[in-house]
Amino acid sequence: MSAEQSGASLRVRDLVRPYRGILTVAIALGVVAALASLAQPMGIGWLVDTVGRDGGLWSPIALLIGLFCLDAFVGGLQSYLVGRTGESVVRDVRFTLTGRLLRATRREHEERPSGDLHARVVTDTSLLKAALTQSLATMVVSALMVLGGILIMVVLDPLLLGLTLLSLSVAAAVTFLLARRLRGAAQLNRGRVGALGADLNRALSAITTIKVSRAEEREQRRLGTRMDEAYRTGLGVTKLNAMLAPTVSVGLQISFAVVFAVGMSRVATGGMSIAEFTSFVLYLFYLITPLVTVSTALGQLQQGLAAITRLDEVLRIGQEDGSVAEGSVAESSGGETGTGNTTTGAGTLARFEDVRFGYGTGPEVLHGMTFDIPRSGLTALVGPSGSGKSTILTLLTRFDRPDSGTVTLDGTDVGELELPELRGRVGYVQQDPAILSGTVEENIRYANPDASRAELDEAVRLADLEDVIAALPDGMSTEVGQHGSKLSGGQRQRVAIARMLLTNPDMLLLDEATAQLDSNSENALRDTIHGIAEHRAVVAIAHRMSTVIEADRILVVEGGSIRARGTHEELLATDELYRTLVRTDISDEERQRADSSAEETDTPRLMSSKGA
Ligand SMILES: Nc1ncnc2c1ncn2[C@@H]1O[C@H](COP(=O)(O)OP(=O)(O)OP(=O)(O)O)[C@@H](O)[C@H]1O
Repeated sequence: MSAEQSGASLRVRDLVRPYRGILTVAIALGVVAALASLAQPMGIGWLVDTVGRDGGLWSPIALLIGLFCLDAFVGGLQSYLVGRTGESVVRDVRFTLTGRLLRATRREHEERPSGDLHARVVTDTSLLKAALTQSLATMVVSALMVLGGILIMVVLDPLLLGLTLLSLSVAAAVTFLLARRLRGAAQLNRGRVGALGADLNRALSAITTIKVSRAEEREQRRLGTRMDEAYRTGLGVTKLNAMLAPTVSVGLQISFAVVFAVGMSRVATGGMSIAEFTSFVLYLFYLITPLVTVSTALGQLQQGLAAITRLDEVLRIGQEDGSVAEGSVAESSGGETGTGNTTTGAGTLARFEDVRFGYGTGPEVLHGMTFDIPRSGLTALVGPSGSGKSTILTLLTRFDRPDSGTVTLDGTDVGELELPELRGRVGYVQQDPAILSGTVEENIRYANPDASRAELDEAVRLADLEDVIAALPDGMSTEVGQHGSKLSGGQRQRVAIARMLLTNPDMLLLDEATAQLDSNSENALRDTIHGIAEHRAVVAIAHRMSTVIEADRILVVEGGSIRARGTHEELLATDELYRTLVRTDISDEERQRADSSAEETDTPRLMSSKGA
């Protein structure tokens, strides 16, 4: 089972496994580069020796040039391969995390700020790349160079090496402590940067509200506070990072001083040749780069590990298919659902059977609801705000699962249907439908990109969009702007209806727009809904009387229960709440419109309803 399915942790070992081959080559090249580097002081020692003996200089010079070139070429190639692996790993991690996010339950998304998720997928993964690039191969190769250098130095002069290591050990201990603190600091900083991303997203997604509330100043200050937090914690990381390389440098400088003092005195007393001393000093010199690299890589590794902790949380996010993180919300819900197939009448498409449901650990919202939805016709859900109407749609689309009882489609528990099948059979149009930037056609085709031209035209016709599209500057190819801003509210909803119709669903769920539509748009939408309901089930949360009055059946929802059901006339005659809703839920404007047009249209006078 892959990490994606199991919700397991991101492990560096697993991440680099697909790139083992390329990494092995990179490390082998690194070893060659390290050997070429390690041979250079010997070559220089040879050169010094040859100069001392007045011998031919060409051989040591040619060897040295060869070693320099080999070192540079192989080192460059190795660095490219390692960087490439880092990029590949980051791409894989981003792809996996994006998949987890797209398949996460809607509840998980409700509970996590999208800006923070964005920061994790985009920027935390970059830290991971730096850690992998710097830490993995670079660290391995640098450590090899350090080890190789030390081995040669032990052969050259064990006493001098002992003194060198002693001077370096204090620096190494401090480096280790700094690196440990760096991880905590980096984790804190990543959290603050994520919070900044979340707040920025919050502001940008409510830009109109901010403007009409004259809150630009306030929001900027609020974001400024977040930026200060990110700045402060970032400084913490920077300080610790900045201390790593100098710590190693100081250790090296002290060891240089010690080696020079002790070495020169041994050369003076004849205990060591000048060539040996030169080689030893050069080896020490050559240790500088890898030691500094190891120390900075250690810092980057710690930051990468801090990022991995945050990426892990995304990886374990609860999934709609049930592969869930430990203790996540989705895991705790829906435990008692699914009792297999149940028998429903031939005319029944969907059925709620004694459904109880509450969001997460919150109070119960639906209290044992039972009702049927026939295969065709319009079922209108009406009821006071907060009574549970949208929650019914949430359970029909399986964004959530009942705590007990069953929701069935054609007799099968929706929890047992494959999600793509369920979402293909049940189309859902939100009250404020999401329109993606792109053209009208792209938006309509979004749920079924392979639909034929004829199917597309039919969906457009059914959604009563023909005139709207004809009036657009580029017809179907008109760009709708960010969030469909170039379309009106009613047009956006009809585009969303067409999008769902193109999937040819058995049932269309519609959270009717509450925005005021002009009477033409309202009539068009009403006709659209009724046209669609002739051949399939339509369940609409009805906000407009015109929809309610013409519904084939109306369910009156109150306090999480179905209080009454029937047609408009039946409910007017029998249900007090329905009468109240008819009286109060309709806007004054609509009532006036109904009053003034009652004699010219078939729509019943609302005042007379009031009196009923
Ligand atoms: N995602 C959620 N998490 C927690 N509680 C929720 C969530 N969505 C709705 N609720 C709660 O569930 C109850 C029913 O909400 P629901 O949205 O189903 O009502 P509604 O009848 O559709 O209301 P409205 O007509 O105002 O849209 C409310 O008390 C609401 O606060």
